[in-house]
Amino acid sequence: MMDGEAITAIRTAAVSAISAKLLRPLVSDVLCILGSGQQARSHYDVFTKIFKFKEVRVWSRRREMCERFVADLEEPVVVCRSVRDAVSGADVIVTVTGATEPILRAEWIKSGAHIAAVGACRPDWRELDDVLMREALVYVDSRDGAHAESGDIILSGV
Ligand SMILES: NC(=O)C1=CN([C@@H]2O[C@H](COP(=O)(O)OP(=O)(O)OC[C@H]3O[C@@H](n4cnc5c(N)ncnc54)[C@H](O)[C@@H]3O)[C@@H](O)[C@H]2O)C=CC1
Ligand SMILES: O=C(O)C1=NCCCC1
Repeated sequence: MMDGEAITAIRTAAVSAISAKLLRPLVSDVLCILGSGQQARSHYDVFTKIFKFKEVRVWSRRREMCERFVADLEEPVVVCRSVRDAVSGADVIVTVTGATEPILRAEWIKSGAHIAAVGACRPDWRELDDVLMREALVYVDSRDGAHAESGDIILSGV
């Protein structure tokens, strides 16, 4: 038995980055990360290594955790007061929260934005609202897996 935290952090961010490589808008200037935990950091590391963003934003429910997240980084990252502020105009959005209810609403999102929806990995957890799930073009690695595990897919009925 081994502790898989480090591997999970890296490989989850790597899969999100592959999705962004293939599906992000041609012009992707603004990256937004929702959440400030372990996955937020691994996604920040991988995304800023692979892509060039003009602006990186982060939002987390507890502002002090956001400040701590940003303090560890060498490049400037904007700490946002609300999810709405954070995602407004963003081209690439990473959701890596432990939310169980939707925090991200379709009406706030720029048309064509790419969302790597990572956090809601249990059948009764949500990050994205129903409208967003219905309006989005949804890509998954496994249909069976998504329909068994992804609360955003199962509960939105897409
Ligand atoms: N799809 C996948 O393959 C994987 C999914 N995950 C999931 O991604 C999420 C993040 O994982 P880690 O960064 O390791 O966790 P973490 O515990 O290090 O960070 C969790 C973050 O979510 C925030 N958060 C917690 N509850 C929230 C709520 N109700 N509303 C908004 N924000 C909330 C926390 O403030 C923190 O910023 C977890 O839900 C985890 O289960 C983790 C690994 C792989
Ligand atoms: O696939 C994984 O690995 C994980 N998925 C959801 C929860 C944490 C680990």
